[in-house]
Amino acid sequence: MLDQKIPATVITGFLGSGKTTMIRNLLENANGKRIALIINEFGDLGVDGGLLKGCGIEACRDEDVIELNNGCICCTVADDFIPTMTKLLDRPDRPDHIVIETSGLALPQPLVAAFNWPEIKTQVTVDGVVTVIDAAAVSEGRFADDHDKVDAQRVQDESLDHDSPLEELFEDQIRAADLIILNKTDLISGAQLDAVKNDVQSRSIRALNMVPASFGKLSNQLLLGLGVGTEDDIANRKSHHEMEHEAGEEHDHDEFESFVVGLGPVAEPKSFVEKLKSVIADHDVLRLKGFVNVPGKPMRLVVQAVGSRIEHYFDRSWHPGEERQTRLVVIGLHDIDTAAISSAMNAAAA
Ligand SMILES: Nc1nc2c(ncn2[C@@H]2O[C@H](COP(=O)(O)OP(=O)(O)OP(=O)(O)O)[C@@H](O)[C@H]2O)c(=O)[nH]1
Repeated sequence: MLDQKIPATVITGFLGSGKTTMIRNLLENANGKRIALIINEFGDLGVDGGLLKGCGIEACRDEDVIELNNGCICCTVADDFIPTMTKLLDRPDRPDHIVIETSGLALPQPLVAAFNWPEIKTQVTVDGVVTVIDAAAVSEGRFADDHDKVDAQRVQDESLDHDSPLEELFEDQIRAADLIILNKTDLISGAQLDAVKNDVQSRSIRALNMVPASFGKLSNQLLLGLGVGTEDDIANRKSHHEMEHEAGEEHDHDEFESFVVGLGPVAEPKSFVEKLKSVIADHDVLRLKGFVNVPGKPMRLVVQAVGSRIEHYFDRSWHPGEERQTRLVVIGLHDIDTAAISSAMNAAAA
């Protein structure tokens, strides 16, 4: 007879909403529970894995952090996710819980559907889909269509899709959720939070289960104890794409572009970060993150930007033999000017 099914929590949420930060907190409070982590990022640079691996948290052994960087997990389910899961399940020391961080651009629905594949279904169940929302970004209207503009365009073009890719993805991630974390409440007022709650609820016909949080600080009992079995309820979580194409055509991420910029050493990190702010604003960069080599400093500098908000801090020493590189991943909409951004970033680093 098979052991009890291993619960798996799917953590989704738009770029920079705070998924990795929440997972770090969750691992710090694991209390002896063995948690395996599957991390998927959009873009070729494994920043989230790089931040969690070797983070010194006891519950986070390097072999339990698995990175899937061959594209967005929702598009590579069969080739990447299923083999990774079966390998994990074949290990003699199986984890107590599996946490899957999807890329900020993933549609969670195809991933949840993968839990109905026979080789997975008998061994694992989806404890729940947790969607992290950047409540400050929602409050600033960053996921709302500019309806006046869209209406004006619609007059010209009847076939225009009313939703922007950002808004559509945002809604798909909401519709897939068993629990919604309204994160970054430190940046907004109580009244703004109420408005965000109403906005989010208005995007789903199901009553949503929402909790506010700051830096994803919530109890593991809540996050890992939902007990939903979401794989049996996928019919109620359909994405825009599924509803539009019931036939189940492949979807893609053509609306978004990601590229890595390699730079030389950065002698003046403060001024570099200030200049990056202008690059982000001038070119509508959605997300920028990576590691920076500051000459003379034994530690590597992390740079994290979500829209116009940018953070930098030294996270750990460069390992002996590790190449001290400055590499940043940049993500924006498909028409983002990659050449202009690369050259502006080079100028900022000089
Ligand atoms: N002020 C504030 N900042 C936060 C909070 N949670 C996360 N951040 C910051 O937001 C940035 C993005 O956080 P991450 O945890 O990397 O977000 P993510 O969802 O994993 O990002 P992607 O994997 O790129 O989609 C970092 O600079 C975090 O320090 C929060 O509650 N409040």
